[in-house]
Amino acid sequence: MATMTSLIGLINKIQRACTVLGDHGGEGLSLWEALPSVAVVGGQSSGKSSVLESVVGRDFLPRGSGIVTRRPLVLQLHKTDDGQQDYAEFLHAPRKRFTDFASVRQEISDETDRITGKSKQISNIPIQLSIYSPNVVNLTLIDLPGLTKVAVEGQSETIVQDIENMVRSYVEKPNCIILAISPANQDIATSDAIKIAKEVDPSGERTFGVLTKLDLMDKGTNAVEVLEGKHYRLMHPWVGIVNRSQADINKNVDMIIARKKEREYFETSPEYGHLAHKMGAEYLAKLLSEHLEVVIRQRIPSIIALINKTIDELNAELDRIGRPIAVDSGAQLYTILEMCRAFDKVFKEHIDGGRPGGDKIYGVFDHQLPSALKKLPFDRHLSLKNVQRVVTEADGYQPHLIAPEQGYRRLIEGCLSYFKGPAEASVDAVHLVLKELVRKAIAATEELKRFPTLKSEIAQAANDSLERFREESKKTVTRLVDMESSYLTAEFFRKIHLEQDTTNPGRNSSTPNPNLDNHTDNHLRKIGSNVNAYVNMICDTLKNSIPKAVVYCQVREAKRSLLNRFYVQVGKKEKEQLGAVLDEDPALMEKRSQLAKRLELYKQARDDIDSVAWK
Ligand SMILES: Nc1nc2c(ncn2[C@@H]2O[C@H](COP(=O)(O)OP(=O)(O)OP(=O)(O)O)[C@@H](O)[C@H]2O)c(=O)[nH]1
Repeated sequence: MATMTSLIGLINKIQRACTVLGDHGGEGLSLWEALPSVAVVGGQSSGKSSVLESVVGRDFLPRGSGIVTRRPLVLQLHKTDDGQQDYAEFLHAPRKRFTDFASVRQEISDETDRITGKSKQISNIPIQLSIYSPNVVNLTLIDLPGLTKVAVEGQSETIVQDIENMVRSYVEKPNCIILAISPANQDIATSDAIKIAKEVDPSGERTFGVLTKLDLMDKGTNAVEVLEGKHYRLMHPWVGIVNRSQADINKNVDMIIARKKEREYFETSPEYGHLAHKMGAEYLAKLLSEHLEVVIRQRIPSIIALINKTIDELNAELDRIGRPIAVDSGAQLYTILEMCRAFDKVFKEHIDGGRPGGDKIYGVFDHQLPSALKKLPFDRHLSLKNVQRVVTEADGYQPHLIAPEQGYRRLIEGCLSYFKGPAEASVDAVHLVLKELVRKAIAATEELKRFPTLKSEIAQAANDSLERFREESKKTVTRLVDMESSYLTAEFFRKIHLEQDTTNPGRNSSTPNPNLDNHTDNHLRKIGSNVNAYVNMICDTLKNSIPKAVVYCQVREAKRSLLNRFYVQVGKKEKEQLGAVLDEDPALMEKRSQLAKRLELYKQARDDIDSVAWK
């Protein structure tokens, strides 16, 4: 018996957890729907409230005309030791003990209005009430709005259908035990309760038939045949009940006295005497309690399976959105650095391969730079006319004697200055590639998704670094070009000179004829082609050294020290500033705390089941 007592207590606990979680069934995997429950259904004025009050032994339900019950009332009865005072508690007002049951009635009615408004609409959000008393058995009942045929004044036309839908949503669940209340002074064939029960439980295996108002039957008629299951057959026995009449209620007849009167009614009744031990509200309560125990015991394995499955899902979801971060500054700093590392890893994968994009840098060196170099306008610069102009200008009043030394220098310098364009363009092109890789890496770092502020700060820091690397790289490639102008390779020209002498053995180099030769086209062409050859040699050198400078200054640095300055800045931050950097998306935080709360309650439910079920 001890375990049986705690089994219903267990389900009560899980039911409360469900209400806290906002789980009233309906959507997805619902624990609420997996829990066995007893739903009380009946037409208006069938005696539903009276039966519930009689089972509890207390007046506590709102009365009145029209549709009084407009939200499901989950009534959890807890048996306490004899001599203890009765009291009630609502889940929506925890820690408030109601010992006056008139105020319980008021609270139910106020709480109903709180959700449905005074509009008299109905709502499927349950009110959860626990009653502790020595006069109850452990049992949970759900009181539902009475089935009705007509809407009363002030209520919308759809309410009749709405109520039926709500009642059906409860009783159609296979775990629902249906307590179908029908008045005896009405033809059982027209009972609203039996009608809906028949529809959802045709075999009658989870329906308990209750017949009220036996005392109000016409003289000379009785309900023995119904009670014996001859009119409508159910797997469980019918229970007859005699509640307080309206006159009794008006006279405030005590519930305990009413129970006694009910017992006497059956014991002394000529018709029902033989059924007396199986009649009355107290018997009904015991019967339901025992049956509920059996059903709960059967359901426990599937409830545990559902809880475990849900716990796994919640854990997976929490992992996906990230666990909460600690609040001390050490842990915050650690989290920030972890995020930076995660980003850096993705970024490096983009550069080194594994992730796309790094190959574009090679594209700059292999394609863009050579084709830009090829397009440089050396032809124009070394045209006959220009060579003549530069050389003449360099000579001044004194034409050169053997070779135009100054003219050569100026022509070469003029050509070399063209290299700055492609060199800087390579720097900019690689910069753009790196910037794009930062953008991609930021987006691809899962861990950063939850921290929008940190995300943008890392992106900013990375881009600032790239900007600095770009400046450094530009200075370096400009230097490479300037270095070429600052010192020419003398050997190259010596070689040319020698080659020319050997190819023209007829001409004696020791006896040049400058006056004749100096300004001939041939002479100028020669100068132009010599300069061109020299510049081509430099071009080959730069084609190789510019990529080296760019990789050294930009790519290598990006891999080595992209976030170095950021680390220093973060290291200097105070706790509040760190917190601000880790400020999460509020929607995400809310979601996490919801998930964590759910997880906690589900784990608690599992612990509770473990401690009860396998005793
Ligand atoms: N004499 C007698 N009157 C009863 C019995 N059961 C209910 N009544 C009376 O019938 C009326 C309706 O009973 P309730 O218990 O309020 O019925 P209900 O189904 O809860 O009604 P609604 O909440 O309005 O749908 C009340 O005046 C009760 O006193 C009974 O067994 N015998």
